[in-house]
Amino acid sequence: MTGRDQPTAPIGPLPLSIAEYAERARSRTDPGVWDFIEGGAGGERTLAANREAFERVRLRPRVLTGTAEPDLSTTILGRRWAAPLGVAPLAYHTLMHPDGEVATARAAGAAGLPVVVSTFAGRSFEDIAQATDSPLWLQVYCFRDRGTTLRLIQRAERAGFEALVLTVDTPRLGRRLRDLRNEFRLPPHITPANLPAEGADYSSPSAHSRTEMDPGLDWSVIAWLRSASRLPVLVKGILTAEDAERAIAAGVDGIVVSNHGGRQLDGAPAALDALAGIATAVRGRCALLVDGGVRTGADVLASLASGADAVLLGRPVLHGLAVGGGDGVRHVLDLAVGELAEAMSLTGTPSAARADSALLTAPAPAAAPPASSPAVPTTLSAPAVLRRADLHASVSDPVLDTMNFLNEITGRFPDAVSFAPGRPYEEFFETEEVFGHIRRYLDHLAAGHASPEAIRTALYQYGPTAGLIRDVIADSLRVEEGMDVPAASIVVTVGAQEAMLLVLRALFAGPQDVLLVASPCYVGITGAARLLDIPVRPVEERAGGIEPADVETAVRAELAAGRRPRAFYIVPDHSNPTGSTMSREARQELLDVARRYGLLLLEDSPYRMVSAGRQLPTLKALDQDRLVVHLGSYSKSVFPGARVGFVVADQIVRNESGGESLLADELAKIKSMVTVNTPALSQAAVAGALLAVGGRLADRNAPAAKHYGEALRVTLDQLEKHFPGGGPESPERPAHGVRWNAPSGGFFLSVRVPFTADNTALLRSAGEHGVVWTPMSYFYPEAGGDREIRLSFSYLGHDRIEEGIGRLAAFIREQSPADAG
Ligand SMILES: Cc1cc2nc3c(=O)[nH]c(=O)nc-3n(C[C@H](O)[C@H](O)[C@H](O)COP(=O)(O)O)c2cc1C
Repeated sequence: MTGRDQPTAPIGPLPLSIAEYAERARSRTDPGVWDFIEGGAGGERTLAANREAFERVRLRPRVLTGTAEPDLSTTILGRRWAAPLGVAPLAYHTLMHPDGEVATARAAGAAGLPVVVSTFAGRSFEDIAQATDSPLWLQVYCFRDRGTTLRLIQRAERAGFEALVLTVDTPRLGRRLRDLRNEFRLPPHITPANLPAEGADYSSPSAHSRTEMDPGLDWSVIAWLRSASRLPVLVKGILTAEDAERAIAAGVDGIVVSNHGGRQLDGAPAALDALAGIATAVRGRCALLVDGGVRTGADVLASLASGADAVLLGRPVLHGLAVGGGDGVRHVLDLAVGELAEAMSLTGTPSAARADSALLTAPAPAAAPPASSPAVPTTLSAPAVLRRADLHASVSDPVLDTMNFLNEITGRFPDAVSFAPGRPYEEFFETEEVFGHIRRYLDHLAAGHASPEAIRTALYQYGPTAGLIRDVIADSLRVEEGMDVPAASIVVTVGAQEAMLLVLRALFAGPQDVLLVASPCYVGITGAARLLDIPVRPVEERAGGIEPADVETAVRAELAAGRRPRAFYIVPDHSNPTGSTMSREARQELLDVARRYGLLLLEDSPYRMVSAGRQLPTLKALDQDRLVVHLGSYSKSVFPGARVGFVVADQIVRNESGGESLLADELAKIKSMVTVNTPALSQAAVAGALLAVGGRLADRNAPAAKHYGEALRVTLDQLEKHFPGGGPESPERPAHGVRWNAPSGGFFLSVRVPFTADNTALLRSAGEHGVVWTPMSYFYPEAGGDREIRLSFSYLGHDRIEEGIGRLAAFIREQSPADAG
């Protein structure tokens, strides 16, 4: 023990503020230890800035607000905290009291508040966990030896810790002059209780950090953490909006805005000053916490008003420990919480969630960014140059580039045979036919007693947002799909892509909502989720397609991590990209899983009406409980130039006062701000095509379905000719190492090749062999599919397929290692 007095000696009259705790703690602590705790890096400018930023804040008192009992409680990562306040990770609480982190956790637990436990905790995770029921998170420093880090994480997980907080601002420890001057060494009995005792000298924190910590971490460490643990991951030490965007793009569950209490980069901004810009960038997409300089309840409120969901308290916790052990910590926390309640009441803030920037007076001049700040330009010089880093992160996401890249390659090599586009075969389109379709729809309106003026309006004016032709679509779904849904539950959209965007926007309310997708997966849905900052979790498809049990496992994992699996996206028939089809039993089981967990199913099935043979019922037709939102497209079954799709959303939406609407009504509201309405001419053309066949598209498309079936057969025959024994029915792995599946319909199949099929390989294939395909890795939301390609055969005539598979075979053989078998 390095405190001067008995740490739990009577503490006299209770300090009235956290500042008084600091004063008392100082008199009880060894000066070297005190400097270690209190000091910052360099000239301690950032350390001072943390406090100065709070000193500048002025809160706006509001009167007669009726706020008697403000609600301080806060939910973070699915767990309720009694107040938006937790304990920051601090090394070696045992420096201040032998009970160390155990005393801290007991005090925080009694106050209903969480603790972030440092990698360098002085007490074991198991003992700490025994002391509290409140959430414990592990602060992770990543060691050069990942095995050490992994074992630390696994130990914390076993002890019941609920999240990982990766500290990202310490590739090396800051130059702390006080420690250098004091030649600070930890007393011999102060050691990290959860790290290996042998082989490491922990006595000098800076020397230890230099030799043991990984100084070269990059963003890939997030994926590594995800692979190491199922716990949610936060990053601590973010100070710029750019890094916050990167963190979100890397899939973190939370961000701690922090300059490490001024202990790292001297000259970095105050945490509070950095917070507002980061909160604007984050826009609620993940949990946002802040630490650094928080010393009063008003500081907590100012942090919430600047966009934080919660704050972490650092040094004051150690002061409480030094003064009164666990009791001291409890009192420090009570002071902060009590002052917060008081500040909320005096500003008329009814709940922590309602704290916003209206609580703050305009920032004092010192807080304003300098005029030359590049991050917030006030004017743009001509020509305007925008930094990509300032744009929404989705524009830098490779998913949004996949289509462009394929189009570019197809354009660059016009003579290549392209197995890339999922387009319908053009020989079935008749230019004149489209006029007949429109005429037929107008006659249909007239037959329904629409006046010539009403028909003119329907065609020429803005139309109803939910669509003109909902009744025609509803009739078609009833006669053809056995899907008995009211026209009011349908919204006609600009392709199924718009339907995806509307549905995702409506259903996903906050960062806790997660979209599950079959993986590999159509990029339209993952791209739309990316635009809307919706986290996506893959459910791996097996050889026979999606297993409902795997969906259930994924749902449970998300629930356990405090997230809400909101919906599962699937193409059950002849899927894009693999061509797989779910069995009838699997459909039923998937509906059972959805019912058990309140999971919505987003069913997308554009290929069934252009596939030969009897189709299985859609999930929507089997759905008795309105669990399925059905996304429809006429791009394959009528023609893609119309860009007409639709969504069936018959789910009931109930508001607080008990009033009800359909999900379709809510989608129409969103659509009114996206495309206003789907073009009437396009709707008329599609409706005319439906009316021509009494709504039975399968009849209309029988010749096309036959053509696609034959194209599939030719593709499979050609593959077999060039790579005998590679089909799904051959049990042996053939020597050439090429395998493929044999879908029952649709536009696609998947081929496994014995080399990495990436963009470089694709360029070589297009340039040197004149054949284009799609790397399957495009369709994996996370890693996967590196040695697979997607072949689309729908757009090509049989002779082009033969030619193309011949070229593909030559390319594959050239690429394959000699020992491919
Ligand atoms: C003595 C001490 C030890 C710390 N140890 C750690 C640590 O192990 N891991 C970490 O991420 N941050 C550590 N920090 C930084 C804190 O988590 C936090 O960012 C900072 O203390 C907040 O500022 P405040 O002390 O002004 O409240 C430490 C800070 C201090 C003062």
